[in-house]
Amino acid sequence: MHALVVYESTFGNTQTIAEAIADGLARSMTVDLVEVGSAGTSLAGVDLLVVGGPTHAFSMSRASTRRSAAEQAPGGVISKTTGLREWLSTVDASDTMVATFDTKTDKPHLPGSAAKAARRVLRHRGFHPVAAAASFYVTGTTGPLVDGEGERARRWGDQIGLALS
Ligand SMILES: Cc1cc2nc3c(=O)[nH]c(=O)nc-3n(C[C@H](O)[C@H](O)[C@H](O)COP(=O)(O)O)c2cc1C
Repeated sequence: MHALVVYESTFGNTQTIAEAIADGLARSMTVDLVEVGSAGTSLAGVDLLVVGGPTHAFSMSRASTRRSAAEQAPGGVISKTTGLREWLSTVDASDTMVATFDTKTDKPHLPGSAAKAARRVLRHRGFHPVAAAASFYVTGTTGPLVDGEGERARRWGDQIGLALS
C-alpha cells in the first residue's frame, strides 16, 4: 500500500506534523511526503492521500490570508507558491482513500478547521475518508507546537496505517 502526504505550511508547524504523520504511516506502508507547491495533480499509484494545512480564518488558507501570514514570517514561508485549497481544486477526482489534518491555535472555543473543510471538498470530489479530520495545536500564530503534538501526530498516522493494512 502506498500513501501520499501533501502539506501546506507557513511557519513550519504543519510541516513538522506532516513529517510525524508520514513517520507513523511508514510503519505499515510506503510513503511520499510532498509540500503542496511541488505536488502533481495525478494520484496514479496512490492508495491513501493524506492532506493537511494551517487553519486560516476558520478554514483552509486563501491568497489573502497567506499574504497576511507572510508578513509575520520575515525569514520567509515554507509554502511559497500555492495552498491546499487551490491544489484540491486541481487534483484528479478519485475514489482514493483520504485523511485530512490541520494545525490551529489551542484556543478551546475558536471554531473552524482547515482539515474539516478539506475533507468536505474531497468527499464531494469522490474521495473516501477513512478517518475523522484531525487538528494539531500550536501555542500561537507562528508556533511552536503544543508539547506532545508531534508524537500525537505520529500515532495518528500509525493508527490509520494499521487500520488499512
Ligand atoms: C492569517 C491567519 C489566520 C489564522 N486564522 C486562524 C483561525 O481561524 N483559527 C485558528 O485556530 N488559528 C488560526 N491561525 C493560526 C494558524 O492556524 C497557525 O498560524 C498555523 O497553525 C501555523 O502552522 P504553520 O506553521 O504550518 O503555518 C491563523 C493564522 C494566520 C496567519
